[in-house]
Amino acid sequence: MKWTDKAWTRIAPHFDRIINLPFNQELLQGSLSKERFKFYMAQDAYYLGEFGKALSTISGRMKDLDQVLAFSQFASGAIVVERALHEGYFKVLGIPDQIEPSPTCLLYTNFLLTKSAYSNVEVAVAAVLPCFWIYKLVGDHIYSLQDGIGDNPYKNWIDTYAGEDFAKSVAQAIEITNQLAENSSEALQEEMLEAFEMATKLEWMFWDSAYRLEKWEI
Ligand SMILES: Cc1ncc(CO)c(N)n1
Ligand SMILES: Cc1ncsc1CCO
Repeated sequence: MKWTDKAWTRIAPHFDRIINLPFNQELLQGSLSKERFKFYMAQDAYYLGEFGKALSTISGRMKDLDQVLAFSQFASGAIVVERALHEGYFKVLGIPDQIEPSPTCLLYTNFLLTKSAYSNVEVAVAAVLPCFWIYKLVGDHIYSLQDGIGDNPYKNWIDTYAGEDFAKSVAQAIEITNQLAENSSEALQEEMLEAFEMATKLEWMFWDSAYRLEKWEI
């Protein structure tokens, strides 16, 4: 059994909860409030910058040069998406340039940065995989349930993650993770599964915190 099959089995219940989150249900219907979408966009721009740095760190730790290249392309892809949010949604929604990360956003990005720098690189790759895979499936799910996608105000966002380019990156990230897992001990594979599950929970928390417009209580 491939590592990613085991990984999926482990997070399947979390994935159902992600799909059913009010944030994603309302995004799908186009009824999500502008205030919540704006909060999410600002936090996601911060997230993408830190995620890009984590991907760069992983790139430099890879042994195989094809994998160095793949992760460096993922890193630049994440920063390009961040820049596009800045040029597009930030202007339209009136988001300030400097973003203070919410508690959950800081928790998630610090988790990714810490794993990318201090864990075995196999574990680091497993920790960033949900960012690819979950977004792809959430994007596809939302896309597949839309008929009149033309009038959904969140169409651009949906298109980014349901598109061809993103699909290629996701397939590549899944393949690299399986290659690394095949050459890893059982114990290391288990550690990869734990990192993958934790990142999946943090994805759930990220959407949930945006819906709640999460604030610092102090
Ligand atoms: C929180 C989060 N996870 C994953 C992605 C996709 O990279 C994103 N844009 N935001
Ligand atoms: C995972 C991910 N999310 C936004 S860009 C990116 C890398 C794709 O190249």
